[in-house]
Amino acid sequence: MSGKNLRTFTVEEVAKHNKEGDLWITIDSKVYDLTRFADLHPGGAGVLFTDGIAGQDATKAFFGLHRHEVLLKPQYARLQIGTIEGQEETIKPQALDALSKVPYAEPSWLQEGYHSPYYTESHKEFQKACRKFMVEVVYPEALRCEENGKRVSQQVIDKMSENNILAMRLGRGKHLKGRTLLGGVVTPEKFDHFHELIVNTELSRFGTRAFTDGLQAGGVIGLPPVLNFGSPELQATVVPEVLDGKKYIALAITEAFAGSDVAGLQTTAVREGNEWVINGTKKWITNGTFADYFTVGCKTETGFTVILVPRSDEVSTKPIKTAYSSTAGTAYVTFDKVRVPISNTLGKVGKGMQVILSNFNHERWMIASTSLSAQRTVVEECLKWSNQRLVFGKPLNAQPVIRAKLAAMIERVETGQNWLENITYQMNNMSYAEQSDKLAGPIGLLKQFITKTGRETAEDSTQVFGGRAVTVTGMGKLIENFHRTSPYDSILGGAEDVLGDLGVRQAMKKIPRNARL
Ligand code: HEM
Repeated sequence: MSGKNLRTFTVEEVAKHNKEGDLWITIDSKVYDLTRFADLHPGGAGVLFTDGIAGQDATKAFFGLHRHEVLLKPQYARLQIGTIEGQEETIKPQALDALSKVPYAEPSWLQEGYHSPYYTESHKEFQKACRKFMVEVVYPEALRCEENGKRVSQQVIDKMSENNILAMRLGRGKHLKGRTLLGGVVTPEKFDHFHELIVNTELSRFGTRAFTDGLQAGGVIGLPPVLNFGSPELQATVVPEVLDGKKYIALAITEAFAGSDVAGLQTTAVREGNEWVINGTKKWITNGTFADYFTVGCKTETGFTVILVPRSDEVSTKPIKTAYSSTAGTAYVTFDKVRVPISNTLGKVGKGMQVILSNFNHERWMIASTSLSAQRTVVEECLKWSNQRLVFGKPLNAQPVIRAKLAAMIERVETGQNWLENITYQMNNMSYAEQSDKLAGPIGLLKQFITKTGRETAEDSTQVFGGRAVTVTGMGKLIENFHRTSPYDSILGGAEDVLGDLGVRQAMKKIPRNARL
């Protein structure tokens, strides 16, 4: 409460202001004058005049109904007129960039006194810088865009590009060369998949699922085929444009006709001289409404081919209204006799399946990491809520049924985390080709596990929060967002069941032919 002289009052003095036209209450030693606010109170005026509230210490009642952030908003913070003599504030708002002290709110390597074989001091320093950046630059934008449905502003993209956030989300490699990563906190040579995991984790903690996709997810999945399979000339123009946030790219594989069944796609590319002529439609294309380039899966004479298509008059994009915010830029894309040079082919003609399949591993690992981070936020929300919410005169977590749900949620997120870190460690120690061979199955299974458990946690947390979990604002807003959007993770990048099946089929292929019981 800056800029205002706060007075001190005794409990008895505050108690006298307990009626219409003269209403004070105390919350955690702070005295608020609600006289004029009462009629504007979103929860109604009546509740403020009840016994135990008007003129009284309403701390318990308040935190059973509101998030702490309500008191921090300037329009409400200015209702404070003083403090109670001899009392001190005990419920301190946590700095947004600080590590949470709530058990399981952070992965164990970030919790005091815990150890990890994977993370070094470099990762710790990187995590700190990354959280600060995300909280200061990305979080306010996330809240805005998730609500108004607009694409991420160029201003935020510019700041992200300055720090090479998108470049880091593509993993280690030549594209990082000469780039300053997050103000230089790690060098491109030292950057590894655990740093990348940290970036993914930090940008998906805010309960703003669509925004996570709007934040250049198209680049994370659409640019690697250019980087790994594009001609040197194509790479020289497209890669810097996208990494520097000047242009946007989207991966355009899925169609209304086929999704996980990549072989069933119907978009065609026919060769005419030195050009491809492309016809077809693509559906659910993330960032498609504002993409400048599309990495397109096409049927060609000799099989499946991936081609980079720049936006032109022959490419049209229409927003698709999905269950999450339009900030993700989900589009229906039509290619109508689009002509692009043959040199825009990514990989070999007819060998597109290899391009797409190797790209899928990284995409699925990325979704597993962002999805798990969102799941962990939900665990923290449930632990806090069940501790501060009073039911039948006791905290909600006094109910064994609630504790059983919390146990299940914690077990799921910790299992996912441990498996994810193991796979990340394998990625760190394998070449791209080895990863394609050895990790396609495990990553498929991991993603299936994390998204399936994510939806179980979405259900459990909805029961813990009750009506608030189906309310877009207020106490349960993060639960509502997770419950509504967790199916995305189980669909995007390959449907859950298909991925489970892929994992098992890969394992079946590798069973030694002479293995017998
Ligand atoms: C400084 C004091 C207070 C402020 C600034 C305040 C502000 C708000 C706001 C902004 C909301 C909308 C929901 C949200 O954003 O969370 C709300 C809802 C509500 N408030 Fe307050 N409030 C205050 C004190 C109280 C107290 C002492 C009670 C005690 C009974 C109360 C009861 C409610 C109820 C019942 C709701 C509706 C909650 C729901 O629908 O889940 N408020 N209040």
